[in-house]
Amino acid sequence: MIENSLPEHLIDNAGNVFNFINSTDTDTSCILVIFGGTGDLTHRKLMPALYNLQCTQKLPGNFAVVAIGRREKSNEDYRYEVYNSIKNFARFDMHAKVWQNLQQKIYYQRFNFTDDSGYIGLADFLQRLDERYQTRGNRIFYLAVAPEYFGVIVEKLQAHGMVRNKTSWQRAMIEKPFGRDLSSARQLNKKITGVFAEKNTYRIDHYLGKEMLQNIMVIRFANMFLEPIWNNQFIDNIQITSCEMVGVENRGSYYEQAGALLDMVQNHMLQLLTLTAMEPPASLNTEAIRNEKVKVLSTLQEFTPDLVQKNVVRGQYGSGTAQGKPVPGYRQEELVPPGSNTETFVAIKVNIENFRWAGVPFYIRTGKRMPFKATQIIVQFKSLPPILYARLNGQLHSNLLVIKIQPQEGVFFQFNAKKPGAQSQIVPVQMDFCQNCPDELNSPEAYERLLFDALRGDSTLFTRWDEVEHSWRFVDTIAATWRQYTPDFPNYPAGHRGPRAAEELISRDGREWLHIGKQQRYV
Ligand SMILES: NC(=O)C1=CN([C@@H]2O[C@H](COP(=O)(O)OP(=O)(O)OC[C@H]3O[C@@H](n4cnc5c(N)ncnc54)[C@H](OP(=O)(O)O)[C@@H]3O)[C@@H](O)[C@H]2O)C=CC1
Ligand SMILES: O=C1O[C@H](COP(=O)(O)O)[C@@H](O)[C@H](O)[C@H]1O
Repeated sequence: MIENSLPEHLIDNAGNVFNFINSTDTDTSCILVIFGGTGDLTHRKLMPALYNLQCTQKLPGNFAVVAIGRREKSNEDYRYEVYNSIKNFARFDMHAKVWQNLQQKIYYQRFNFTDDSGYIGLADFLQRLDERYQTRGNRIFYLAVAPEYFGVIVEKLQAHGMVRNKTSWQRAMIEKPFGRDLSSARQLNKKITGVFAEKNTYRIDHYLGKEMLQNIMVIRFANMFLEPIWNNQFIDNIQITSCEMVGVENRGSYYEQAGALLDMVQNHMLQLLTLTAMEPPASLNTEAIRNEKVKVLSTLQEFTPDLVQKNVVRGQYGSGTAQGKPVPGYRQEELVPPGSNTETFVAIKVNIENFRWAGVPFYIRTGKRMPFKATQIIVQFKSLPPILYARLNGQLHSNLLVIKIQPQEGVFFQFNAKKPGAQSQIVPVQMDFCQNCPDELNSPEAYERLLFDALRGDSTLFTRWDEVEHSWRFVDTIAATWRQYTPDFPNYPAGHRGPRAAEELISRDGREWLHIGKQQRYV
């Protein structure tokens, strides 16, 4: 937990927090209905996010939460569990008055998602809460459930008259994975958009809620020294890495259906890529931004089976170490079959076929049980002509611009300078901006921002259907090729940087994977 106390003087006796954030004039009054209210996501992410929003006065005054699960429990039991989750996972310390204010608006309902009588009871209960909290029929239905329930829940919400009420708004927030391939995603989308209009469908990619992802556009389009050189004339290659030290943990049964390709590449990695590569939108309007992102996805080089073999590497961790301790291989993890061929690592070289990026490879890599946790976008610039400092060529390092997404958030820039005191020695030096270093900004969590935006009706940080469709098209070709071959797994030990083939993928182009580590030099 990141601790951060709320100054006492900002809280009144009723537990309201002084409003130091600009409020919007949209009608945000509503009931948030969470399907999957007893699940891991709700406890670890959603409830702490609501508490953080309450602390920063971003929750509407007229507001209530109804959490739905299968387990029997009273409102009091449920509130107690939520209290513990907030204590463990919220970025603000637990403050009694703020909690008191929030907890009295949280309710628990028990029913099976497939059971019509549950929805009849829910519709009635929500109406009663509308009267108590003046929430005017507005709803956010958050589907924090396994994907097989997405369709049935939205259909039953419609059948029981809880959607498309003309005098109020209803929105659906839908967790990933959105389908398991293009065809199943299309079927799911048809079901959902048959009930919720596209503008009321909030498909979640939680990476879009991360502070530094929102910063990518600002860094690119608000800086004169960057935008003119953000293209193939000046950039040699771009590396997008998202590595984790953790293994699959207790999510083996889900992960077996996904693997790193569906779990990370289809969504988070491609979102990082589109924000890095997109053209400046005509305005900051939601659709203008989404249009530019879709253009990038539609210009991704189309993979053939041959190209997949050449430009895509998959890996699976075997036993090894994590933070100095021995850990099992993926095939020995809970709920993973011993002969599993599911990938826990993917590296891809991809080209974007447009005027800005022709000839600039984008190297993408993501994996579990890597030696470090880091999400970074590294832009490696081209070298200057070897004229003035030709003699010192070996000493000249590439200019690097690194957008550090997590765990450290910031921007790092590496350039060459004369070594102080030396006659003719050139050394790489760094400028490093960190926005979440200790005692500085306590950045909002991704889910906090996403819930806040859904309340305000702003869908910019959610994925539009055509983005999802293009992403599936891209990964489907890879998955189809992989199905034709049996991989030689495991091919990297836990705690290493992935399989040897990933090194070869980049080294055959005369490049190497870069990572900006704690010592602030690329390693
Ligand atoms: N956990 C995470 O960190 C992340 C999760 N996600 C996505 O979020 C979604 C939820 O994940 P997670 O919270 O981990 O899942 P869990 O398995 O922890 O929770 C599932 C929830 O659904 C409820 N549920 C399941 N079946 C039924 C049913 N038939 N009727 C009523 N309730 C039911 C469970 O209730 P009960 O327990 O009472 O039976 C529980 O509240 C998934 O789509 C996942 O992919 C996405 C990103 C991260
Ligand atoms: O969506 C997912 O993301 C997490 C990584 O998220 P982060 O915010 O910690 O970078 C990943 O562990 C998980 O497998 C995946 O489902």
